[in-house]
Amino acid sequence: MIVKVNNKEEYFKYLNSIPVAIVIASAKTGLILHANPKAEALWMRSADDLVGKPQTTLHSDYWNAKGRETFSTDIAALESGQSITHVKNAALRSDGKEVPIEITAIMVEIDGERALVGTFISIEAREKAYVELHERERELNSIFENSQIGIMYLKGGRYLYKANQRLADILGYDSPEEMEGISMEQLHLSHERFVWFGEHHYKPLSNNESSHINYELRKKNGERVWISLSGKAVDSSKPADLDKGVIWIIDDISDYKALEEKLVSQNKRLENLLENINGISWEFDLRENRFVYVSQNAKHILGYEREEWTDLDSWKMMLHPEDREETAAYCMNETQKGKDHLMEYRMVKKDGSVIWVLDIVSLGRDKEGNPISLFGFIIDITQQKNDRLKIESDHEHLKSTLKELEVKSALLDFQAHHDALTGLPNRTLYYDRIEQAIQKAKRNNSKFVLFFIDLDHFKEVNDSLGHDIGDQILLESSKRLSSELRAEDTLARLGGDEFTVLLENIEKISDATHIAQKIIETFRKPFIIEGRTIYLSCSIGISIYPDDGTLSSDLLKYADNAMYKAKDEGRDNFQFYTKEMTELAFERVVLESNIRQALINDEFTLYYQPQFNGSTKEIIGMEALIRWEHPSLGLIPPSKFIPLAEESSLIIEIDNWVMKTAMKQIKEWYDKGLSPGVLSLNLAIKQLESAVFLDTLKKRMDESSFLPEWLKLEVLERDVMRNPQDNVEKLNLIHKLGVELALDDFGTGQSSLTYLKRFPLDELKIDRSFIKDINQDAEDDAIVMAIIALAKSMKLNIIAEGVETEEQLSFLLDNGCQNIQGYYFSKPLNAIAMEKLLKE
Ligand SMILES: Nc1nc2c(ncn2[C@@H]2O[C@H](COP(=O)(O)O[C@H]3[C@@H](O)[C@H](n4cnc5c(=O)[nH]c(N)nc54)O[C@@H]3COP(=O)(O)O)[C@@H](O)[C@H]2O)c(=O)[nH]1
Repeated sequence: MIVKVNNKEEYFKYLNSIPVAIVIASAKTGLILHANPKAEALWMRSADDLVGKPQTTLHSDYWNAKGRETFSTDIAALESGQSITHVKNAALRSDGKEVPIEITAIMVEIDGERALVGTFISIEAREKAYVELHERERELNSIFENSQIGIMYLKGGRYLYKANQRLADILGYDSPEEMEGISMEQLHLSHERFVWFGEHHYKPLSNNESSHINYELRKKNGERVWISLSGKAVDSSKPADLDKGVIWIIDDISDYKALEEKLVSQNKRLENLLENINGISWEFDLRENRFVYVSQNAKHILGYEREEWTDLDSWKMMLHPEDREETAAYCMNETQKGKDHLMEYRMVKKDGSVIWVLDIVSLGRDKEGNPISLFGFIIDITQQKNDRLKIESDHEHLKSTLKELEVKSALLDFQAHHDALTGLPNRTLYYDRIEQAIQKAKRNNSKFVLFFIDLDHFKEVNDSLGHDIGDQILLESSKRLSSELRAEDTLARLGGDEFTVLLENIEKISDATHIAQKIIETFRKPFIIEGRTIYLSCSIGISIYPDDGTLSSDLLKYADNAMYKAKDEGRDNFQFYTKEMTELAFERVVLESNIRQALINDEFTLYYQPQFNGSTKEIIGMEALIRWEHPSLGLIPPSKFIPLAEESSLIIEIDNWVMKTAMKQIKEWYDKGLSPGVLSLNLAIKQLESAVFLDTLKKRMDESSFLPEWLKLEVLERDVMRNPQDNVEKLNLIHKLGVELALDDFGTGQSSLTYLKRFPLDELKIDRSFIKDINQDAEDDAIVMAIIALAKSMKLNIIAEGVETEEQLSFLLDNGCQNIQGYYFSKPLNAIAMEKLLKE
């Protein structure tokens, strides 16, 4: 039945008070006749705006098209007085947004005209809630399906109502669906366990509490699987109706269980190990300040019961008092720094004995990394410690020995390369420096200069004033030389009075000349040693690299040759090396080797110069004088080779030969009944200084049965006066044999009258140089007369040598010198000539 409304205004007014959106449209035209305030709000349009507009303006084209699909049926129903309810549609608002609505419509007749009265209820919130609900359900399903935790939903007792994929995987089923409907008993290992589980874990869920258990279930294939189970009743009332459902959350903990078992067995093994190995393992809880574990062998190793390990102090009391505070402080300090650490300290055992231990400490930490406990392992290292202490002490000893050796070796090295007296580089080091200088000069294409310096007459000074003074002169010499040289120059002492200098970085040769000159000058200053004033000079030979040579040995040899040249030139000067010097030096070397050869080849012969009584003209003796009958050079006089022989020990060999030969000859002449008189032999100073000379002399005399009174030894005045103290003693020993002694070349050697008096002399031999100018040089005349007077006053015989003229003879005889040697009477004769003379 269609409702009829007679008062349109009243009706519209009434509709305006209804709190639901109502729109009235003409059934005939479809134009809107009225819209109440709720309709205005729904469409966000004023009633004025809506009225007169077609009702299709209320919806979008989509919904109008949808409406048209059911239009004829809907209209027919409405025409027949039925209502249309719960029709879903959407209100198209003025802002273009569509709001879901539910429409209820009836047909009314207003003032005779039929109209459709539509009630519009917004279902936006409901729709939204529905969508959200649907979405949540979908999400839950997705979580359920995809969860990595197995979920089982039991319902209607202990039957599986729903399961997820993960559960099927854990229990070995193909799909969750395969599990649906199975009894839980099927999953338990046995019926008994199923019952037990029901009692202890299923039924208690009715208290509405959760249940958690790690439990073993059986898989579909019969294998066992460890799972963790958490259950909760679905019904939240108390007691809960379990038939409504129970949810079990299940996780596969097989791996964890396997690990747990492994850990348990490992722990067991570790515990066994800790208890059985030879050390004490311990654990200390830092928060509670107490030992929570100490292995049993603490008792065996230290004697303390497990119970005695209580807090930190209990441990400290077990430490040696000297180590106690320091060790504990170190341990705490390292712990605070969060560092594992090692400690070595001494522990006092229960029986009072002390052992050294190594304590290996590591830190246990909480989740934040803060140290909460200490784990330690104490090992007895007494033996090792003692061994180490011994090794350390041995090592220290070794180190000091090595140090000593190093010092000694450095000292030896220094000694090997330096001269002991002056501390200057020696020959070895000097050669080394020259080699370096050569390399440098080669690289830089530069020159350097060598000096060979020899002190003039040093030997005489050394012999006469003694070695101590000689040493001081050498020291002073090295100082003077150093002061004239630059720091980069090398001054060396090769031995004796020989010094060498290496001058590098010489810009011009005149610089070397300048330095040589300065050295010469510095030596001219007197040496004041022990209150004595000694005058010396030096001779310098100079060679230049590479002008004179490129080998160190050559350069030194050439400087040496040049030094000889400086000596030959009167000493106290310097000479640069020239090639000719090498030739001279070569000659000297050749001569020396030839002398040796001559001794072997018996090339020497003796001449005898007779000595006469100038008044009676009788032979009173003869001087043996050596000659060298060189196979190719003929007769060589002694002046050519004796000085060289005197520089070496060759003179001893020569004079021994002379002594032997002359004694044999004189003895032969005596044996022949001839009167050769006294044999004069020249005694070289080297011979006199020789320790074996006295024995050699006696031996020679014994060999040839030569009587001491037949022999006179001539020593040079200048030689004996160099070291008179020593020589006095030696001459005394010779004299005691009954051998006469003559002072040769007297007048030239600056004799000290004191020593002259002390020497056991028999004769003075006036030097030929004074005889030569007798009657021509008044001074010489005076000297000769003074010598004769001196000899007489000292009750010594006197003999003059080099007497060549009648005048010289007369002068000597007139002045009391009877004994004469000289060409006036006879030149030196060979043995045959002498024998002939003796026979005459
Ligand atoms: N250690 C040794 N020295 C020796 C030996 N033989 C000789 N000499 C020493 O050699 C120097 C030179 O000797 P020599 O050439 O034999 O000359 C001697 C005489 O020949 C020479 N003499 C003698 N009388 C005269 C003379 O009237 N005029 C003159 N011009 N010369 C003369 O004097 C030399 C002897 O001198 P001296 O020995 O000082 O008496 C010489 O120093 C020898 O000593 C030897 O075997 N061993």
